[in-house]
Amino acid sequence: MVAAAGRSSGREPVMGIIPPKQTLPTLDLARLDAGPSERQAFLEELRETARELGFFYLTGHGISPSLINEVLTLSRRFFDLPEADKLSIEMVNSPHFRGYNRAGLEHTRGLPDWREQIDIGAEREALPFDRSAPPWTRLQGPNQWPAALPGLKAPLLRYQAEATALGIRVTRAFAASLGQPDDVFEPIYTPAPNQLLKIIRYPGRAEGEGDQGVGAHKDSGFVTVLLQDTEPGLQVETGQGWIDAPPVPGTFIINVGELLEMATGGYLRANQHRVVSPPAGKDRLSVAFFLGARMDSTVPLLTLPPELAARARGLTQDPLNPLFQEVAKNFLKSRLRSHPDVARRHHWDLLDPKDRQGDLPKASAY
Ligand SMILES: O=C(O)CCC(=O)C(=O)O
Ligand SMILES: [Fe+2]
Repeated sequence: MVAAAGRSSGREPVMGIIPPKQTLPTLDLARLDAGPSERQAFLEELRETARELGFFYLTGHGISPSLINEVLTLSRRFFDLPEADKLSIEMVNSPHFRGYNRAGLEHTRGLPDWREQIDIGAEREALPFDRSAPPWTRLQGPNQWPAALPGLKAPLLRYQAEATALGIRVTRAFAASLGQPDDVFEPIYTPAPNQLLKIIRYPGRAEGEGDQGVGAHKDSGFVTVLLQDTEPGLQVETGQGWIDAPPVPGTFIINVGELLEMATGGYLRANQHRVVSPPAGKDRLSVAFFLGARMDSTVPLLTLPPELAARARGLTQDPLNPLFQEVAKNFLKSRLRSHPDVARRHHWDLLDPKDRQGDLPKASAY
């Protein structure tokens, strides 16, 4: 099922069948406000693209090019800092799973992901630490910011706020496209959704190393808003194999997360994607924003209009990665699995007794 990096599945094209799409479609969000018939046409396109591929380029999103450039420039400056400055905000210091991780710490499908990254969540005060309170309360708290780059915080938080507003607009459009009130998900993202901004750098491939930037996975929340620098590497799975989704200036890539797939009984697709490491001598930057629901919420299961319900695929449960309707359970499961060092230092009481000592279990990114 999984083809070699950068190539299609190798299946021969069959006469009379639509040729495989070589790239993702582009949708223009400005059509949402361009009058009722344009809006309706946009919503149908959005729904069907998300059902088929779960991934698309978005234009007309309203986030200014100057903010986007500033975020990319600052991200680059962060990764260029001396290692000691980056390690001063290492994630293992943070019970809230915030901060920097070196390349090779996380694994997907048993292989190391070759990327370094900072995780930035909502900037809030920590709740009182209480091991008998619901475990999600430990996830709330401040981010870690590098003293060596004081100008990083304000623009990244501004970008996070704008990406959040964009993600909510897209989520409302999905609701409307499925015959629901626009605000059907509002109870689970107000007053404050779960926000995770990941600033990522994929180093170039080293001699004799694999090419897994990040292995094939699905994202978990409502939607992901992905900004790419200039270097390609992202690939998306289609019925015809993997296709490249290179950066297109002025656009974001939007993809559907497992929360929306679950809420729609599998009508919308949370699709597999992966990143292939850049060639030796190059590197790739991306800024991924994951919009999730409130930690203390439960994903509603929508009743779709009959003509849509008939086309919902239903949910397939992966026994290795079970999905829960309780948001906190999903999020905490993935955080503890991705960061066993953080889990062991701060949250040993949530771990299986066998994982509390001895060699650290391999961190899996997803
Ligand atoms: O870096 C990218 O382009 C995608 C990253 C990704 O899929 C993820 O972090 O979930
Ligand atoms: Fe992803």
